[in-house]
Amino acid sequence: MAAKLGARTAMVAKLGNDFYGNNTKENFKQHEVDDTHVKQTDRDSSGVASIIVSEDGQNSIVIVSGANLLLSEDDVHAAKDLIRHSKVLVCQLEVPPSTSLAALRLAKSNKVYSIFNPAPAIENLDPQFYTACDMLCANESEAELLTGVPITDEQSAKLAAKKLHEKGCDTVLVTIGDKGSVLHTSGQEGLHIPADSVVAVDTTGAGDAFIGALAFYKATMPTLSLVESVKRASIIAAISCKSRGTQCSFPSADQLNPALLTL
Ligand SMILES: OC[C@H]1O[C@H](O)[C@H](O)[C@@H]1O
Repeated sequence: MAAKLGARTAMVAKLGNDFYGNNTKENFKQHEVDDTHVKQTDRDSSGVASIIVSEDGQNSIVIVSGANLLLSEDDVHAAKDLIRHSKVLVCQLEVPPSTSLAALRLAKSNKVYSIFNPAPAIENLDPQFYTACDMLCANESEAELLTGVPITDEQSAKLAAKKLHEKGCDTVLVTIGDKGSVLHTSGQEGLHIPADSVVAVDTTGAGDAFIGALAFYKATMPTLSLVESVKRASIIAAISCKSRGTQCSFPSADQLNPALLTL
């Protein structure tokens, strides 16, 4: 998503030496994503995700991690110059948590802004994640698993965001689908930011579109307020729900209202 909006983007990842791995590398090249640190291995097959979309556009995903679980702290260290010189680092949990934590720590020690998406959510997340990242962005089910708060509406999202903030996270965003998101930072506690309502055809990857767009704004328009960045990222994520597919439903810069891409 960040690359489609025009940010200089790189991935650190592990793929199998197979059809999916080759296609994924090719996809990165087509989108001008630096794949220097995307390595292929013979030790496992590429990770795949089988996705089912219901008639109302909601999705269920079965992840087979494969080579993702071979991405190691050594791989993070091999990419340390890339991470040190980045403006924003995005991490999640489809690789070993210790690998993501190592990357977040590296970012923190080099004053690189980091966004942590605890997806898929795991119970007993290492509490160091909360202080290692600058922003934690979780959807309803992820925030619920991490806090024990069932999230059904804006109020419960505010409570979960507060609890995540109390765990040590500087900035927390809890997304609540078409109801928007809740932002909790020291200056803005429990601020509800509404989202555009669209007829969803396929919500798959909407969270990825949202986080990729946030990373784009932070990296390329650092003076844009966080609230405005969230509003714009919500619009972009909503657009991605209007067509089928995941990355192919993400709008590129030339498909967006130019006002979304100017200060
Ligand atoms: O592509 C949709 C989802 O499947 C993948 O496994 C990622 O989790 C992503 O959010």
